[in-house]
Amino acid sequence: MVETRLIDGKAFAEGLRARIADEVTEFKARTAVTPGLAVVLVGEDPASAVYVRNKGKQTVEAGMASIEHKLAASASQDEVLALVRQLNADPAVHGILVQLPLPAHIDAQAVLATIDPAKDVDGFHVVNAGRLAVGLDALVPCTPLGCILLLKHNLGSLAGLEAVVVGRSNIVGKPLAQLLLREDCTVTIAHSRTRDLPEVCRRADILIGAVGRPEMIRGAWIKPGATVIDVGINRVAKPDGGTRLVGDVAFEEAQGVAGAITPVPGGVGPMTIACLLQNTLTAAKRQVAGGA
Ligand SMILES: Nc1nc(=O)c2c([nH]1)NC[C@@H]1CN(c3ccc(C(=O)N[C@@H](CCC(=O)O)C(=O)O)cc3)C=[N+]21
Repeated sequence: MVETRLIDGKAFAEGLRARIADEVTEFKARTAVTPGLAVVLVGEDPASAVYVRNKGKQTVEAGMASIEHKLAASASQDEVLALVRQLNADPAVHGILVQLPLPAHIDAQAVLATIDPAKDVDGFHVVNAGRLAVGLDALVPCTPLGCILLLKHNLGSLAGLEAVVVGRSNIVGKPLAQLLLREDCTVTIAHSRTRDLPEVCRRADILIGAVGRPEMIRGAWIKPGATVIDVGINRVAKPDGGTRLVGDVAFEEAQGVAGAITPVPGGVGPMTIACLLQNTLTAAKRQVAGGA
């Protein structure tokens, strides 16, 4: 049995946001420009609503401007594209985030492709994905960036470690694998078709759950002493009729096996928002003359 440490993402994110707020103060004094983050919400996805509420509040607390655009679920693709182009051209907007998922009648890739890569604070544009892949300066997706900050804070150097990422999405699994590679990890991306997933996971010094399936990764799949980062945020029914949030990792089973683990909530989620603020400041620095 090992003593499993809790990786407190909520506390780490609070500290990060305080450092960003200080930098924003300094940036505004130097440039007379307030970094602005525009969020586009189409329709009313419940998970996105939670996120937008927290994000707007934290953007303002960090001293930046939050610009929210809410479109009806019935909005056409042309309307969404026209709004993105308007935001691209607006000098008060340094970061643009279009909440995903979009309604099914809208081509999400076409919308992402229309965002100016310099304002793409989600890092979802193919130009930013490509720049990350070839090792150029890029705006990096917020959740993967948050995971790396937590890992480096807890482990120091990641060089030479075996990292297994369970999940191959464009927004988490693939960019996180790129970032782990950049830290000199040996990286495996596992997914629903991986043969003997438990055995692959047991190789991991760093195990990342990013599949979006509640508590799929079991305690017996974890190498003793491994560092476990749980990206999943799944709302599940409780026996008493309410709901609760659980991750992709069976948290109780991981106790006494993992060396350290992020909780859900209070782990990766708060880091995602802090990194969004970080990316917005980075984008503003690059766009404003004398900002860097
Ligand atoms: N273009 C785009 N970019 C995104 O980054 C994006 C998106 N679309 N669509 C929706 C998802 C979801 N997401 C969350 C971020 C933080 C928490 C978060 O801070 N969660 C808290 C708990 C929240 C609660 O209590 O419900 C935590 O984990 O501690 C949750 C969810 C970002 N998303």
